[in-house]
Amino acid sequence: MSGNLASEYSAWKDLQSIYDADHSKIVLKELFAQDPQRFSKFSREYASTSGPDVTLLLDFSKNLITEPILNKLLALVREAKVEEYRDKMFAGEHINTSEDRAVLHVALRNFNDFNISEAGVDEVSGVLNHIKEFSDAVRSGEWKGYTGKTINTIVNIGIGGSDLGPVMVTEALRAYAKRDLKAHFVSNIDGTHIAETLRECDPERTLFIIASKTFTTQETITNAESARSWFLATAKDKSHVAKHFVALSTNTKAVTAFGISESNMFQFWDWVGGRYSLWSAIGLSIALVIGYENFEALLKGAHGMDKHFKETPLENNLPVLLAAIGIWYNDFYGAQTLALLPYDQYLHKFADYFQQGDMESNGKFITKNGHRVNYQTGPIIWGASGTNGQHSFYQLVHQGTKLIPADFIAPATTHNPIENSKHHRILLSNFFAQPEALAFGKTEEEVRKELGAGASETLIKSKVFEGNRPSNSIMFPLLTPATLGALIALYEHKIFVQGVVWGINSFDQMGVELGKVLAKNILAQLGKPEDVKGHDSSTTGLIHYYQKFRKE
Ligand SMILES: O=P(O)(O)OC[C@H]1O[C@H](O)[C@H](O)[C@@H](O)[C@@H]1O
Repeated sequence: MSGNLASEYSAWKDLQSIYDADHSKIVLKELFAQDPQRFSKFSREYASTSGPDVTLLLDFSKNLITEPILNKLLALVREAKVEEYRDKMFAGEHINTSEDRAVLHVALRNFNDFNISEAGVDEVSGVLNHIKEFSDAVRSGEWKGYTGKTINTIVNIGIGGSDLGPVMVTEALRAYAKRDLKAHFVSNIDGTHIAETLRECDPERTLFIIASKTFTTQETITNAESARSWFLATAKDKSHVAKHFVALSTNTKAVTAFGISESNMFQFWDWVGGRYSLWSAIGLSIALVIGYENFEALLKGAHGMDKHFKETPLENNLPVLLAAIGIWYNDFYGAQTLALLPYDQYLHKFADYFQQGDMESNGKFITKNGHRVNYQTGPIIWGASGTNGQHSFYQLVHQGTKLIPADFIAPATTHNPIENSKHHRILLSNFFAQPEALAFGKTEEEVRKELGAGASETLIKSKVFEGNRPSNSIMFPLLTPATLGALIALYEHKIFVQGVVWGINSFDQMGVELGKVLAKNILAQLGKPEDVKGHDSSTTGLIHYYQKFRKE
């Protein structure tokens, strides 16, 4: 069962032997030269079989793998019983064992296709209707503020999963946005975030969306209270709050205690993990910005990928392939990170989003059975949109001493084909060139030839690219809501597969707690130097330094 140490699987041991014996012989240049069919063997095209048309191409041919290695990686996935665990997830079994919860973000975008029985699942369509009615009313101007004016600004107040998903998606689908409805996202407890945002808001025309699964998160509640004080400073009467504040939460009691009525609350359920919640009521800001129909297309695009993940044999299953390749680098090559590199300005928050998605899910060293792992689990996720990254960190990716697997992501066409798509052609030429350069590099002989006779030996050496640096490339026709839904679900399921292989619980986040508890304790001691107790000398010294400047 999942929870076993991955290193005990026989496929794992075989992979270790293959790595030890062969990894120095795996040279992309040779693999491509030996096999003209390599691209067709190591790429897959996904086409949705339900909902809106979505197609995606995954090219994984520029990876340090051969057919026997891929087969062994898939054998590992099988041995770890990923298929069984996937089916348990879709059936609503409580696979989040530490919290005894089901993991059912797939139920949020199911539209009565799979049969899922778990308390709350039958309420999903009702909440979607609520989102539809409310977002339609705000967007059409039917919903009015307390002085009878329409809403022209929304401020989503939330953090972590109650922020990053809506931020990433509203940015990604900006081409579909209602331009006269401004959207702000406030997350940080730093008062600068809310203060700077409120400077751009008119209390008569602003809607605050308080997004918090638990409705106890210190940052969100503090920001929400400050927003309410700011609003009431103008509106005066508390009854006006109802026109300007709504809540997205699983915690009705805390929402009503805050002063938001149940009718202004959009419900979700404990089986929706924070970092998997953009499909739930947490997506209200998305529906407001791009319209409910587009929000629904996003959900349906994700559902298409869910179906693919659930029903496709492992060798053609995109999330499984991405996961298996990731494990090869993470656990055998010792790669520490995975770079997500979308060549699409609209996806500039994609890596930020999956920093939480992946690192909060798979950043665990204890298996579900309580054993300490003796191998690496989740990678460090980072990245930036192309081509900006090329002018900052790609130097290290190409010629540094670290192995950095990367996923390159790009749309074949753009929403902004200015200058006859000249920009897009240049963008894509970079998207094609970078993985090629990483994989095949430039040899000393090539440099020598290029520089001609008389070039210094040092210069020649510095211009050599070793190559053999792996990457995946993902392409799709255009970044539509449905395509984005499928792309996000692809990565969600990849994370799931890896978590099952590593035997960890991808759906709790115990590691976030310690810092929160310590901060609460310290907050109570900030007043006077003599109150600062129980810390190491560094922490005490830092707090004392602060207290010298403290004004209020
Ligand atoms: O939505 P909330 O309950 O306010 O939680 C916001 C965030 O809080 C914590 O940091 C959790 O680790 C995250 O998973 C969660 O997304």
